Order: sequence, then C-alpha cells, then structure tokens
Amino acid sequence: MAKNRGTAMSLESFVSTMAPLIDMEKEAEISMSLTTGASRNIETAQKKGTTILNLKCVDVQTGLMGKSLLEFQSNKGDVLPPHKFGNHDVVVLKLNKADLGSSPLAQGVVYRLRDSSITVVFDEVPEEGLNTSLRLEKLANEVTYRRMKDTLVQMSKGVLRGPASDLVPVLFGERGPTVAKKEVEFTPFNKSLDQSQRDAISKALSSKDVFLLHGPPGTGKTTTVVEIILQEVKRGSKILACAASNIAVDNIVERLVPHKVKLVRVGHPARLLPQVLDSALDAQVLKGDNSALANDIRKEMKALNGKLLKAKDRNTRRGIQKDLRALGKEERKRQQLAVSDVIKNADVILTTLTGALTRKLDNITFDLVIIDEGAQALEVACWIALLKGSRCILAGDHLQLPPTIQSAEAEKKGLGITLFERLADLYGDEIKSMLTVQYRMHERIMNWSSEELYDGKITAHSSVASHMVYDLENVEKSSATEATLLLVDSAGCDMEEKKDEEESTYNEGEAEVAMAHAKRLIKSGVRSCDIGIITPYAAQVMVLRILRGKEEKLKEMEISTVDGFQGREKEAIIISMVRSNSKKEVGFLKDQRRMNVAVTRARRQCCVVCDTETVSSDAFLKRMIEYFEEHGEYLSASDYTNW
Ligand SMILES: Nc1ncnc2c1ncn2[C@@H]1O[C@H](COP(=O)(O)OP(=O)(O)OP(=O)(O)O)[C@@H](O)[C@H]1O
Repeated sequence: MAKNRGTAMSLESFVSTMAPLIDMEKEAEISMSLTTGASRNIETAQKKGTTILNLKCVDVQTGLMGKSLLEFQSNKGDVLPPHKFGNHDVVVLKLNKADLGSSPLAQGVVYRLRDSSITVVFDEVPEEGLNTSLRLEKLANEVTYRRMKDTLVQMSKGVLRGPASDLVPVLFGERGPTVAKKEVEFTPFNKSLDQSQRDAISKALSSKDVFLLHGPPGTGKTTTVVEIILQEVKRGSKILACAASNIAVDNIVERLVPHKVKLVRVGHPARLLPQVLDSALDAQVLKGDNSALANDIRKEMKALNGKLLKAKDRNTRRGIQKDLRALGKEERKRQQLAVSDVIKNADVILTTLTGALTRKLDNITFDLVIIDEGAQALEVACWIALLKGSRCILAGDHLQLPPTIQSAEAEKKGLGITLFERLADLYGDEIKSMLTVQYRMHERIMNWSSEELYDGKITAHSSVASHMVYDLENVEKSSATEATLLLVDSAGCDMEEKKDEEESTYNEGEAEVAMAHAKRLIKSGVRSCDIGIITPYAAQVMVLRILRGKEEKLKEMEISTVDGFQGREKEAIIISMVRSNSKKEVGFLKDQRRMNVAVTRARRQCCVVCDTETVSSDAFLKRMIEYFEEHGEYLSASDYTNW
C-alpha cells in the first residue's frame, strides 16, 4: 500500500498545475535568447551568454551521414567568452555584424564544446560568409516545450484508454503498486554484478507497474539498467529505453550493441555519437527491402522527370504527371513501411524523452518503458515516454542535482520536482532498490557522502577502496599526491569574493590556489587530463580558464561548473567554493545535492579550496569541513601563495 498518500497528486491537478509552469519556463528561456527575446542588443546577448561574437571558422569536415561539422574559434584565438551554449543546443550562424533579426547563414546543432572552440553540425555548408567574422546565436528550444504541452493535453484527454491506463493510477497514488508474489530469479549476462545490483534487478523484474533503481554516485546504475534490458528482452518484452540527454541514451546503446540485441536508436543523426550511428534508425531503414523498393521508384521518377522535360504535347505531359503522382505516393508509402518495419522488428527502441514523441512511434506500444537519468528529467518530459507503455522503471539519484530550471517562479511552484523524487516519497522502499557498492572513489572520499546522504549504506569496492593518486602510472609519491582529502583554507588570507556584471560570484585568490595545487599534482607526474577543477559559479569557471591561459601542460585539464560535471569523474578533483564574505553568506552552496555531486566526482583525491569561516555558517557545510579536517590534510591558502 502507498505509504504516504498525502504527497500524491491527481492526474487532473498535475495537468492544471504543470501547463502554466511549462509556459513560464518557455518564456524564461525565450527571454534569454536574442532573436525573439527581451534583450535587443547584441552585446547584452553576449553578456547573457546566448550569443558568441567575433568567431572565425577554423575547420570544415564532412561526417555523420553527409552532414558538415564546422569548428569555430574566437578571432583572437583565446578561450571563448562565458556562454550558455550546451551540447545539442540549436544555434544559428550569422555574420558578426548582421542586424538583429537578420536571416541566418545556416541553422545547426552544437556538436562539441571546448574551452577555446565550438563545433556545430549543419545539414549543408553555408554558401558564403565563412571567411569573415561570424557569430553564433542560441535559439530557445521551443519544440521541447510544445511536445511537453502536447503530452499534457493527451494526458487530460485519453490516457485511461491508452497503453498506460493501468500505470497512471499507480503513478498518481490512486492505487498501490503490485509486485510478483515470488521474486523473479535470473541468470545474469554480466557475471560480475554485485549483490546489490542482482537484488535490484530481481526486484525490477518482479515489478508489475513501477520500479525505482536508486543509483548513488559510481554504483553502476547504467550497468544495472543494461542487464535489466537484456533480461527483459530474453523474456520477450518490447522496450522503450529513454534518458533526458542524448549522451546517456548513446551510452546505453553502446553497451547493448555487443550483446547483439535487436535495437534501434531513434533521433537526429547530428545528435548521435559517431559510434552508435550503425544503430540509428536512418541507417537501418536504408538496409530494408522497402527502402530498396523506394529507391527503385525514385530512379523511375527521375527517368520520368527527364521525359517530362522533353515532352512536347500536352496529353503526354499530363500522362507523365499522373504517373509521377502515383509513383510519389508509392514511394512515400514504401518509405513509411521501411521505417515501421525497423521499429516493429526491434526489441529495444532507444531515444531521448522528447524524441519519444516522434510520429514514427505513433501507435507503437511497449511492455516496458525504462528511463535513465530519471532524477534529472522534468516529470512532464517523462510522461512523453510513459504514455506508450504499461510498466516503467526509472533509474536515477534524487540526491544529486535535479534538472536545471530557468524560471525561478516555475521552480518555486514545483516544476523541478521530479517523478523519481515524487515516487520515492510516495512509495519508498516498496518500489525502490538502492545500489550500495561503488566503483569510483577511495573510501574516505565516499564515506562523507555515504554518511551524509545515503544512511551510511555505501561501501567501496576493493578495487578502488584504497587507491591513491601515486598508484597511477608514472606518478611519484609526494606531499601533493599523498593526500586523499585535502582542505585548503583561505580564511584570513585576503581572498574576498567579487561579483561580475551578471551577478555571478568569483574569487581570484581561490582560483590561483586551485591552479597552484593542479600544478603541484602535474609536477609529481599526474596527467593534466586526470585533473578537474570544478566550482559552483560560472564566473569562477571563466576566471580559472583565463588563469590557465595557454599553458601547454595544463591544456587537457577540465574546468567546469559542478552542475556541468554531473555524471563525470576524474582521478583528482579540486573544488573551488568561491564564497568568502563578512556576512557569511553561502548562497546555493547550501544545496546538499550540489556538494554531493562535487565531492563524488573524485576517484583518488578531493581537494577543497574554501574560506572555512564563511562556509561554516551553514551546518551541512560545517560538517563537511570538519570531516575533511578530521580525515584529511589541512593547509592554509597562504602556504600556496608563499610557495
Ligand atoms: N559489478 C561491477 N563490477 C565491477 N565494476 C563495475 C560493476 N558495476 C559497475 N562497475 C564499473 O563502475 C563504473 C561505473 O558504472 P556505470 O557507468 O554503470 O555507473 P553509473 O552509476 O551509471 O555512473 P554514475 O555514477 O556516473 O551515474 C564503470 O566503470 C563500471 O564498469
């Protein structure tokens, strides 16, 4: 039975609450973008991060099914200015000096982002302008919002007759979940699964409507999802596997391919990783019989078009046109059949949540919908996929960061509450299983997070429990590499925080200390690609990148916001907390989920640079500082400035 029906929300109130919040969020995103937004000035847009000015095209490559990949760098060859472009964002390319609202040279999708370059995929290379100064503008992703609104409309209308008719009452707390009387036993494909993974899989296979796979950092959540998919395919289920991001979907595809599962990846080829292109719908469609027939028809049409051009008398022309129309119709039919053949024959269809609304999946129903990164997706986005199935499994960790919401008001009114979180509150352990062995962190790094957020239930696998930085190849034992936890305290060192024009906070003193520690690690032989500096503040990312400059030995080191680093890991992580002020304000450092993500990115060493006097004003952060002091090494920031 449901534990706490109080947190349940009816389908009707969900739809009526979410519809205006989706609009608010859409408006917030649009007002950040330049073309349709409130900001009518290009420089303001650059400051807001929605436009990058003064770019030059430095490379053009053809790849990915005939698409063109164009790489852009700043005219001056420096790091790019601070921006809010992300992978897969839709962008337009314009001449640098083009008027606001002018038509673009081309529209594309962000493919790769580096500190000093951005690569965009276009359908075709723009015919002109590439040898001049250019700018990129980020567009608001209106399609996503439209799809979410369409889904809400669908939910308010016919859900109770659709494939999810039995699932909906459970997910809205009207009826409790059911599980098989006897827990399902299985023979794993992956022989190295740990006990917590096996237990979770068994519980997932026994669930009749909903199951939550709770995967704390580094516990093999995706490994477990892949095994669940394999077991379900073996049982004969047709599965829709989704995630919020393309990268997470591709990650599952890559791991399923070696098992020779009949799968198809649905999505725009420009947004897929090159290594999964063979699994892409477009590639598989081309191999089908109907596609060959469509191709023959196109050849026939080409020949007829040639005749049409030469035909002199009207009757002949009419006859040819009639034939062309009939062939065109047949060609479209064959194309559609080619697509539906592939979709019908596949056991597993993989796509992003918003991608699940494609026409190609109309009228296709699934025995199971699996959503990875379930705690990072808006609930409405999850429903796009959920409406297509009668059973669901969500994998995620609601104790790491939730989806980013632009509109403060929509966030306040509950847009950011995820389905994963809501169901964990509603039904708890009845439908949930937590993975408890982690394969990333030294146990001293892990213990803080485990005690603070996971009731002390996580253990470190023996392969990582005591691994040290100096165990890495070519790394020597030194004062820099001997520490697992390191606290560098800037209190009393004259390293006050400052604010930039966008009101984002930065701290130059701390940035220097963080960089100095990175250099110490490199001096002991650590590769720069094994080090990451992360910080909660976007302005601090810029300060750090500028400080790094063009120094060759630091080139491969990653510098990112904490939010942007979720899901990733490095051998050594340096966290710059930034806040240092007399009022002892800590802002959004308070969010336990953000600090949880920050610390748990580190495999062998976690170094925190902060003003302990400021951050200790928050009880959670104070405990964290105390933990680092007790179990790690303590240094003053002045030790670094004096070195
Ligand atoms: N049973 C296992 N035995 C050995 N290694 C494992 C096991 N399960 C997972 N791993 C390893 O742990 C690492 C993390 O696994 P995976 O990518 O599945 O984790 P995740 O939980 O999805 O990651 P994240 O914490 O970033 O969400 C991988 O290198 C994987 O090979």
